[in-house]
Amino acid sequence: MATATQMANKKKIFITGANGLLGQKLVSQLVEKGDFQIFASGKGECRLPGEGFKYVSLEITNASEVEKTLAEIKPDIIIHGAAMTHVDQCELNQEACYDSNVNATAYLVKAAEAAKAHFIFVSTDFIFSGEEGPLDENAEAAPVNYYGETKLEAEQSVIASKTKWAIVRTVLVFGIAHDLSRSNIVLWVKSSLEAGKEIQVVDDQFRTPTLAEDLATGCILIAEYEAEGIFNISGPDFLTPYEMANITADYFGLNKNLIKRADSTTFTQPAKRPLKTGFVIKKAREQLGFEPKSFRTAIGILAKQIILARS
Ligand SMILES: NC(=O)C1=CN([C@@H]2O[C@H](COP(=O)(O)OP(=O)(O)OC[C@H]3O[C@@H](n4cnc5c(N)ncnc54)[C@H](OP(=O)(O)O)[C@@H]3O)[C@@H](O)[C@H]2O)C=CC1
Ligand SMILES: Cc1cn([C@H]2C[C@H](O)[C@@H](COP(=O)(O)OP(=O)(O)O[C@H]3O[C@@H](C)C(=O)[C@@H](O)[C@H]3O)O2)c(=O)[nH]c1=O
Repeated sequence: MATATQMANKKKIFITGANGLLGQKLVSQLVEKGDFQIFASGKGECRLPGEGFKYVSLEITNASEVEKTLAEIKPDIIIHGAAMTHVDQCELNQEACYDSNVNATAYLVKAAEAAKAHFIFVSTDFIFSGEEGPLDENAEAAPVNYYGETKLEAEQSVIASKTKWAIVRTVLVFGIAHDLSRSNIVLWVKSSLEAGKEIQVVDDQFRTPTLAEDLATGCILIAEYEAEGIFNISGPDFLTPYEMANITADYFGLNKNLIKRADSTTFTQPAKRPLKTGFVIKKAREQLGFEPKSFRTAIGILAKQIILARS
């Protein structure tokens, strides 16, 4: 255990969205590493297991609360992952989405400038049109849903900031964590098939699905390297949800006959999804040594965590 003096000499890292899927993985990896004083912030009560961090309840849409909290802590690094991430809810409740995804990011950027903090913003493939993929960091953004519009506008406020910044773009994050506000594709496929439920899964959308642990590792590499600019941090495999569902069913020995092939004309959601995204991760591999797990290996990691969580 670090002494008070040792702890006081460590850089302070402030995580938003700490109760969420990425947030929980970030905090657990940072605690494991022991290199930072960790401030984990979330909406309301702490839902994070374990210790080794200070939890800060913070409603990031409250400008004065953000300013006051960050002025007190004066972090050296902020990893901003908090967002309204339910894409269909964002389409249907655009005011709340704008507040959480755009206004809150602007408040945090301002606080980062005051603290002279390295601001690391987590963004998405949904800023792109889906006309083509996989995409590198220079691709032109053209969102096709409101969530994507808000994340692009948030990126622009980060890029215009006067503090050191990095943008981490990722894709279709999956994993298991405590008390999550939403599910993700692997858990949804697994639980549907285990319940004997037939599912319609699209085969004309393309993604590079990302294990939440790998996304957290990528964000931490950027913090450690004090890297600046835009980085694609995603899984290495370019797959359709239909392929992901079949790989998941194969791994867990579930009934693949329940997986019915669909496409975006037959399977529609309130918010349009970009058809072809997915990321080229060459820059992160070369500059950060980022090396994500294959989708199959990632599912194996998830399976072990599920067994551990049950024991
Ligand atoms: N999941 C994915 O497939 C992808 C995610 N991303 C991006 O990665 C980041 C992390 O995503 P992920 O971990 O999956 O998302 P989660 O929804 O699991 O976590 C987001 C967290 O942000 C918190 N939050 C939302 N609004 C506020 C607010 N107003 N004040 C305080 N906290 C708030 C949520 O709180 P609560 O839990 O209480 O609701 C939640 O814990 C997001 O920025 C997302 O846009 C990018 C590409 C893909
Ligand atoms: C629920 C469902 C999804 N799908 C497909 C559509 C989509 O391509 C994929 C995932 O669908 P979901 O609606 O669960 O996830 P979705 O909202 O598309 O996930 C997005 O989340 C936000 C936060 C992001 O930033 C994006 O990168 C992306 O990961 O699975 C089906 O084919 N059938 C279904 O019944």
